[in-house]
Amino acid sequence: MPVPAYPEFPTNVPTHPLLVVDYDLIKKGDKEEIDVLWKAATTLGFWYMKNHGAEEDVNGMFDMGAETMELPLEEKMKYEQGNEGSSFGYKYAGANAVNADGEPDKNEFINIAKDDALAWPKQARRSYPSTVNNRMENTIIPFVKKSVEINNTILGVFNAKLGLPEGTLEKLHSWEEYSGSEARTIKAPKNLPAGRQALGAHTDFGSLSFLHNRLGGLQVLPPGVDEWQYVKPMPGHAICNVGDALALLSGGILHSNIHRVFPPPGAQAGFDRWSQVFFTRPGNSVVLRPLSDQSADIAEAVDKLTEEQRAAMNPGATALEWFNRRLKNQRLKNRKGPETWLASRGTEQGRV
Ligand SMILES: O=C(O)CCC(=O)C(=O)O
Ligand SMILES: [Fe+2]
Repeated sequence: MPVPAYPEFPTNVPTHPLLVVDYDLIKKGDKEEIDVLWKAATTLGFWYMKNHGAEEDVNGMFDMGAETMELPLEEKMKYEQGNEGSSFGYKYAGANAVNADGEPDKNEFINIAKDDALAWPKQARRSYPSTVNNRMENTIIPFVKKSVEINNTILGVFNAKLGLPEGTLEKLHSWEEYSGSEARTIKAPKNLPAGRQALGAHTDFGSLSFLHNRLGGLQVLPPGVDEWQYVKPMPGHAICNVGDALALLSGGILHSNIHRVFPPPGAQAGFDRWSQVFFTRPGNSVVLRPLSDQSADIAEAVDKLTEEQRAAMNPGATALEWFNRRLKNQRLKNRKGPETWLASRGTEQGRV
């Protein structure tokens, strides 16, 4: 896809600054850089990450996304994710609610399971459009492998910082067990009316998200703040964030923050908005609960919670059940009323 010369993010729009983490230094075990990552992950739960080495793979994924979204809707619908709580495949714009009123979203997704990329040329979870199959070897597998490696490195850092026995988080996010881990390419159409949400407010369902934006639109509602603020895309910097699964496993030490997508600000609104994400999620059978029995720090964090908070930390669900419930109740086809939206909520409960 020839990348258009996008207009600059406007200077008069308030943005939320994120800490910048240098992945190269993290990989080398640099203590100061690890402290920056830890600070980001335990406060806002979002950070910029540079020197990750995935830029070229991300551009390839955007090409794959453009080729896929150009297919006739009828062709894409053969691969639609459906209403049963599975995410893999195509999602048409308007399939999900963005709020309790049932306002439809504006994003198309193509979601490719990590398990399918790793099993290729065998099929593990589902089939995909030809535009995906054609780029599996040269584009998707390299992007998935690199993203898994990066997110696993970060999990290793968190594992040590949380005082967990070595390899604990790695085992809960194994290569072998099927999981909800997936690559997602997102397209929101240009010229959406200002104030129209492309993607509703949510916390991410899994453990870690590795996101690449070219245009603005992503907004966060920082803890203790009542105003949504844009996160400005920075060339060469991924936007990374903690999801619900890690928040629960860590007893709330790691923070999964609420975010949403609005139309890009200023002159950027006149362009289609593309995002590329890789979501690392725990193995399907992993029970989401604080790992207090394996870490004194997590046990201590849980001790400080109120009864209500502690109950919310123990939803009595596996990663697969948590994921299915949230997805299913976002789908407008499953909507009965505002209670369906409420049933789709995760650790962001109470904020919107
Ligand atoms: O498009 C974006 O910038 C964010 C997408 C997102 O939050 C998601 O897919 O979970
Ligand atoms: Fe998200």
